[in-house]
Amino acid sequence: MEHLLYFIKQLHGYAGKILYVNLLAMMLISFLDGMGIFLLLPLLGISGIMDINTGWSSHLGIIKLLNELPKSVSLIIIVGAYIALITGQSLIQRNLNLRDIKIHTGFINHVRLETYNALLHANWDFFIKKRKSDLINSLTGELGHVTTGSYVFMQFLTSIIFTLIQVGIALWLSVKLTVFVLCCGLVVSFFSRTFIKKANKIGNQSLEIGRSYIGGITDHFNGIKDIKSNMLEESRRNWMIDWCQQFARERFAAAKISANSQLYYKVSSSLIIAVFIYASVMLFHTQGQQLMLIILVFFRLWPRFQGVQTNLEQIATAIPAFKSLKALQNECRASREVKEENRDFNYVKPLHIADYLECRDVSFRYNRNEEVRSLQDINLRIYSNQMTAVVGRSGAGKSTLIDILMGLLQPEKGQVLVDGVPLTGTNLLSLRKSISYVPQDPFLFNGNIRENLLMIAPDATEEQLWDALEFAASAEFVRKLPQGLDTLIGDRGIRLSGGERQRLVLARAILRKPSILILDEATSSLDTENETKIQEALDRLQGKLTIIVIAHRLSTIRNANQVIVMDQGTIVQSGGFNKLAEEKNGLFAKFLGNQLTDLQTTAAT
Ligand SMILES: Nc1ncnc2c1ncn2[C@@H]1O[C@H](COP(=O)(O)OP(=O)(O)OP(=O)(O)O)[C@@H](O)[C@H]1O
Repeated sequence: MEHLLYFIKQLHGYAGKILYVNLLAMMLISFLDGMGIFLLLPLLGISGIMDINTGWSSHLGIIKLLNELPKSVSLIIIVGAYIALITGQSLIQRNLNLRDIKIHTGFINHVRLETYNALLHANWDFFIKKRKSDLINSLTGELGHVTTGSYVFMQFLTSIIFTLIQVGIALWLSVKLTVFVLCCGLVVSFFSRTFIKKANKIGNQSLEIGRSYIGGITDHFNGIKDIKSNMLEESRRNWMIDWCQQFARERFAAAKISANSQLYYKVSSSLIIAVFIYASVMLFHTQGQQLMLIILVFFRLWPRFQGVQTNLEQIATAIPAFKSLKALQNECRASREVKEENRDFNYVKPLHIADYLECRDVSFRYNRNEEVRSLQDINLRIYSNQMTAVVGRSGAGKSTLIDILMGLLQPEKGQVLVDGVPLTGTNLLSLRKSISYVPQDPFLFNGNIRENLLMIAPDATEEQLWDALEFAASAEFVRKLPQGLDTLIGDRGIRLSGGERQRLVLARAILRKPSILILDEATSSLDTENETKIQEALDRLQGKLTIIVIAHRLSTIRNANQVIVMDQGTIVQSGGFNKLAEEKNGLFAKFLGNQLTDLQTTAAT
């Protein structure tokens, strides 16, 4: 019941009034269906199979009227009424089916959009804590279960209405017999609750199995190169075999529940029908025609009873998926980046930094249960229209610092300020709008180069596109491609080299005309020639926009106005390149020394 109420609430919340209109139409169809059965009475009388002039049916006005008419006329009336009934019923049914599909697809799309929207507005912290494959599974597998569940729910409503109307007709025919059968039905339903509980449990298991499948498959394709080059095929095959066994067990358990419940229903219904017929004839002395009609009604009704039971089990299986999606939506909402609902990102104005972006006493750790902080008491200023470089060993906290500066992560302690004003929900998006960020592992959407560029600046002209490509030292290779800007670059731009991808993403970043450009080792895959070109381009931008660069190759930050050296989550040195180079005992001089030695070794070999 709890499962059912949950579905009713969700569907009602979405469909509202339309649901009642459909329910009314269902009642009409069921009523017309019942009328069809009554037509059998005069038909049986006319054909001489049954005497309808005596007994119960002879009191019905319509039967009396038909009896008084000549046989040929009453037959035409009956057949005509039959055609009218079936046509009317079919027309309403057709419209109902179409409306049901509208409600069903509308409802599913509503859930899909609600979930996707919630995900779009969740903060970065939410995503780093979630497994990507679980989110994919929610939007595919779990949504699929919900789709099936809501479809079954519509069927369930139809079955219930049909059953109620048929019960009403049966009550009219014989109150005693109908009450007797209903009581039997209630007893059968009471004992079948256990199947619904088991189906719900299976729904939870199937959710877990679905998650592990998508997780494993995602890992597989993300790591396909490692799998091939390290010959990990066997271990992956074993994983898949394990999964298949789990899946088979779960499917078998689900099929067993369904088979057991059908067996239970069929056996108990045959018992009830046998007792019912015996009681009708021997105890209640029911008249032949009335008995026949009741039997007809109940033979049509029982499969519906059974259908209702099957529907309930299917709904119970779908409920865990539904709850999981709702929980995900709630989690996203709790991690919402900007609290105002319905805030239109298109109207967010970029922020102008007059003087500086600042970190004041900022500390941060990814896991609040761990002692170690990824950032510890960070104090720094990034001056407007200057170039700031951040250097440090791997794991020193450079990327975390950038994420804090972009407002992707919130400091555990301390503040990020823009011109002295703390970064909050209101100015956070404005700051983000003024930033172009080029990550270590640049991402390109599946499409052509033009689409990838226009995504960020839909109104950019052809000339602006080429200017951006020139800036990022990629115009030359794009020109050489078979379809130039219209060349498809495939899934994640896989057909391009790492360096080409980096350059395209840099061009895209520039096209946005940012006031802050952040490069997180964005030139790490480039050869010296292309790196120099980008270096020169960045030099030309100096003084025109704020540039923040994370770099391992120190030659690329020679012209930086400020270098920040990080180690174990803290800033250990900061200042101009030459000043730091002169601090012989500093970490920066050590890095420089190492890179010089590396260069000399390479040159010597
Ligand atoms: N999502 C995360 N969850 C938990 N810890 C993390 C996460 N990301 C980074 N860390 C930890 O935070 C610390 C700083 O990581 P960060 O990525 O900022 O270093 P980095 O200097 O950018 O390193 P690299 O140069 O290798 O990219 C590291 O100890 C790292 O293990």
